[in-house]
Amino acid sequence: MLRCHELRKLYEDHLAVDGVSFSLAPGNIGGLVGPNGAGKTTTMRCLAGLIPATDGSLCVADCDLSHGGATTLMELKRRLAYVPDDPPLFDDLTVAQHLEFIGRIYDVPDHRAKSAELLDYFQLGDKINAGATTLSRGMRQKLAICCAYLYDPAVLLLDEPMTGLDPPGIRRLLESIKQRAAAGATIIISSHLLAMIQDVCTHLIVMQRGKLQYFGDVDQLRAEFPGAQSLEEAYFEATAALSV
Ligand SMILES: Nc1ncnc2c1ncn2[C@@H]1O[C@H](COP(=O)(O)OP(=O)(O)OP(=O)(O)O)[C@@H](O)[C@H]1O
Repeated sequence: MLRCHELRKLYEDHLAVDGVSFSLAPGNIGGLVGPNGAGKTTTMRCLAGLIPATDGSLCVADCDLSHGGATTLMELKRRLAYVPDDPPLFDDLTVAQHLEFIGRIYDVPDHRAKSAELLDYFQLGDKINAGATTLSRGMRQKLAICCAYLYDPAVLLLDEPMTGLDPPGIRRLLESIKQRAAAGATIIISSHLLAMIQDVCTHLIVMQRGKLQYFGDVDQLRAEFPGAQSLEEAYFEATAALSV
């Protein structure tokens, strides 16, 4: 379960997120969309416990971030994976060493076999001994996703996860997201590629200038905008109708 209630985030005097509330249950996949600078990454970083909220309450994977201290954040780290849009990898480690490291720190049973499966699924098997700095942009993204999947987090926050992926990579990623949600994970995908995520999202979270413009499940959105032929069209209608 993920609950974001009246989240506000101020960067000095700039209000990046202004009273955003939504909640997602296990199995839900929320598409977090909105124009550049809408506050999507800031929201994700607050949910991941990477930056403190200025106000509001956040409960992520049963961790209450409003009241918890370092122990809560440690627990959250075990249960959540946040994959930023430019994944930070360790320059000195190979692909295999990244997965070995994650497998060990998260104490993943049988992590080598699981890593091999993930690398095979994302067609990275032939890069197992390649150093991180020698990977292409899309390969770096795939490795970051493999690292996130390795410990089966209850909550996955994926910021622009399709960046750099080739079409088969995108298809596999979306398929894997659906499978993880079906197994009980709660997932947020932040993306500008609405047409690509529309078939996997169960909910849509639309932000604009720091505010929540729309939150609801995809069926509700389609019902509210019956003329829209796609989720993308419904999004444009929703933001046009709701923007000031
Ligand atoms: N560390 C920071 N310090 C000051 N302002 C920031 C910081 N990070 C983000 N902002 C500002 O907060 C606002 C929201 O930024 P954020 O990165 O959350 O938007 P976004 O919706 O993810 O945008 P994009 O789609 O371009 O990635 C923007 O106006 C941005 O300039």
